[in-house]
Amino acid sequence: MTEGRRIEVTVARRIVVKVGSSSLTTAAGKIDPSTVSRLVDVLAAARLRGAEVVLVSSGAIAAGLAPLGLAKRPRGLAAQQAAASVGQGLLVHRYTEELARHGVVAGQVLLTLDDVTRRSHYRNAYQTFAKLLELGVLPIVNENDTVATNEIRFGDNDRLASLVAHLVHADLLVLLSDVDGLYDADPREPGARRVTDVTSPADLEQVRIGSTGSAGVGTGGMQTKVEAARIATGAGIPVVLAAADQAAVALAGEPVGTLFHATGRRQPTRLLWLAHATDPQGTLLLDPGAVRAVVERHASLLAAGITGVIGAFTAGDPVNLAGPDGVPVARGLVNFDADEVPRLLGRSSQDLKRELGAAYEREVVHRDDLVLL
Ligand SMILES: Nc1ncnc2c1ncn2[C@@H]1O[C@H](COP(=O)(O)OP(=O)(O)O)[C@@H](O)[C@H]1O
Ligand SMILES: N[C@@H](CCC(=O)OP(=O)(O)O)C(=O)O
Repeated sequence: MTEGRRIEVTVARRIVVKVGSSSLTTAAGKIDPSTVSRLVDVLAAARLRGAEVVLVSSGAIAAGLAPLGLAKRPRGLAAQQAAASVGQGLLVHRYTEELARHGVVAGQVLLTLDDVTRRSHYRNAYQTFAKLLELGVLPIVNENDTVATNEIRFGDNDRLASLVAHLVHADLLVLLSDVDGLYDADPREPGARRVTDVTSPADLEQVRIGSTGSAGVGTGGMQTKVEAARIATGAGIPVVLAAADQAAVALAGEPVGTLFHATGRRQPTRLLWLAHATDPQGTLLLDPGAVRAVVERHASLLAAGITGVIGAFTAGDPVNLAGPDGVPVARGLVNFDADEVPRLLGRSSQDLKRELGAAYEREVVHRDDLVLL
């Protein structure tokens, strides 16, 4: 009976499902209650089979448009934040009511970039999810749009979903969209064919990605789904991309949509984010010995190996580490402000301690906060 089904899906015990704004919205630009209802039925069925489910739902901005009398997604950040503020409550209310029909309690989790990059926040977020799942709650996640600024926005919920999948140690990520999988060209082009399986980055070389198809409500488009799939599969989590109206069959393991097979192994979530999604605030130039230490021995970066500094970062910011040719080899969270670095250049930790005090003995980038590019 399970013949032909995807084993990655049927064995998954912890599943993150992401649904995009375009799938939740009617042609008139309102959240479609019947879509929410059908989706919740599918999630409840997965739970009945014994899976734990986390939902990442877009749609806060879309849900806020009609109450504010807006016809389409506003351009400005403040207006988007206002729409999200109005819409997020309505959206979660819809889910809460629908889940209650199945006797399931909903919990809202709003995340910002800091929640997965700063060590203390990350642990905090992990513990919250673990407790919610232990209590049998179905967490509904979105970006905290109302306080997010351009710098700290995840930018798209596809990537947020891939990081959440990693954070909660999910076995599977399901991306639900308005298109029934990845196509080898924009699906609106005649002759475009669905890609059923992606087993390595090479399978994506022939794929052409067009603009977003949804009428101004979604942000990500197919590009961010492919990127999210790359992040998740690279960290050992398979990804199914399918249409929202195929959610039931996709979650039953039927071979619909596109399956991105896992390619890599788990890494700490913060580092995953650091490599794939942060904007570096500056660059530290390394001498050849420091490049070898960081790249080959995965050592911390000490001041002695730094020859130059570019940018205006503050301690805790992400920065690139580049070789003498200026090509970035790694990215890390820096322990000093940019204006402190010049006087540290080329100096040994012992010298720095003697001349400037014990606080300056620390690594410029600690190996635990460093990821190779
Ligand atoms: N190669 C491709 N394969 C599939 N979809 C594509 C491709 N190129 C562009 N698209 C478009 O991307 C859209 C999905 O993005 P979007 O509407 O932003 O989704 P969501 O709101 O679910 O995040 C599809 O409707 C489709 O028209
Ligand atoms: N956080 C935003 C959604 C951003 C987003 O990524 O949207 P989408 O491309 O539809 O998944 C919202 O809830 O409106």
